[in-house]
Amino acid sequence: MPVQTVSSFNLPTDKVILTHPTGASCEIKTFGATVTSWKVHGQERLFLSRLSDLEGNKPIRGGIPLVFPQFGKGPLMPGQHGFARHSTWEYMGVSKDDDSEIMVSFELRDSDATRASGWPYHFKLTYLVTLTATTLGTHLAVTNTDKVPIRFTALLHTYLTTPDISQVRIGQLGRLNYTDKVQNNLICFEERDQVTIQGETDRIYHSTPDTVPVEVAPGQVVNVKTINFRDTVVWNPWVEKAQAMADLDDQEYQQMICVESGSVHESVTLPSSQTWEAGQVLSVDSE
Ligand SMILES: O=P(O)(O)OC[C@H]1O[C@@H](O)[C@H](O)[C@@H](O)[C@@H]1O
Repeated sequence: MPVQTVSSFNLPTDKVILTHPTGASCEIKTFGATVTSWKVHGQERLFLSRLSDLEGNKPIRGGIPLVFPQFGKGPLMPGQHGFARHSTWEYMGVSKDDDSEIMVSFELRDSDATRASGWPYHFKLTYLVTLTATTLGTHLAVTNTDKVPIRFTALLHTYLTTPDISQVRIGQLGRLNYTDKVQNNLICFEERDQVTIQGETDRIYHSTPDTVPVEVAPGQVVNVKTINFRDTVVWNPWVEKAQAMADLDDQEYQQMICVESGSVHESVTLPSSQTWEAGQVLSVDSE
């Protein structure tokens, strides 16, 4: 039984659990279609704060929240990171299930609540989550069901877990421009071949390569391969921001690094009746 659905008191499907014949697994909450766990070789690869609200009252602090239709604050709608991460998605069932991979899909359509959010358009989002022995794929399709073009930014806010933030090394971002949100959106140039984290970090690297390797501990790499997303956000709140966040324990910034595939530096404009697709595949080495 590789796909298990779990209900809660108010949701027929609260959570979907995929288990691969090799033992790899992942869990997805219908709240935000948020992947909250990905285990390979018996090891958890995603960070989930122990203080995260998992009852659907606020976005989940960890895993892979899905940001749509606005990354950050404005200008496309009010609030931070859009409504997709705190909307309850419909579980559409198993799309594929064989010895090599299991795929499930989720859907979110516009509703009174999304149209009242300040982004008034008609749309359909389809999110595919695919598990193999050593990979986790998350693929988003945005369909414009409105009569007018829609404009959005979108991002997979992936929290990877690390035993120690000082050991994290992120490759393939050298010699790229980035927007530094810590320096009032100053455009900077990355000189380093390997990005390490020594303080609050909140950067949008522009036009990043297809695969960004993240060494989360010596010799332990998670590759973030993107499909059609243009940018990569690197975020760690560090000491003071972590202390100010109610759903992150004061010391937990040391156990997480966000490497987020998205199209955020420039928005996407999608004509009526068209579909835009993008995704990522996280992978670890086979043992
Ligand atoms: O606290 P939130 O809304 O989940 O956002 C967390 C962070 O998400 C990152 O993607 C942003 O670049 C940061 O600016 C932001 O602080």
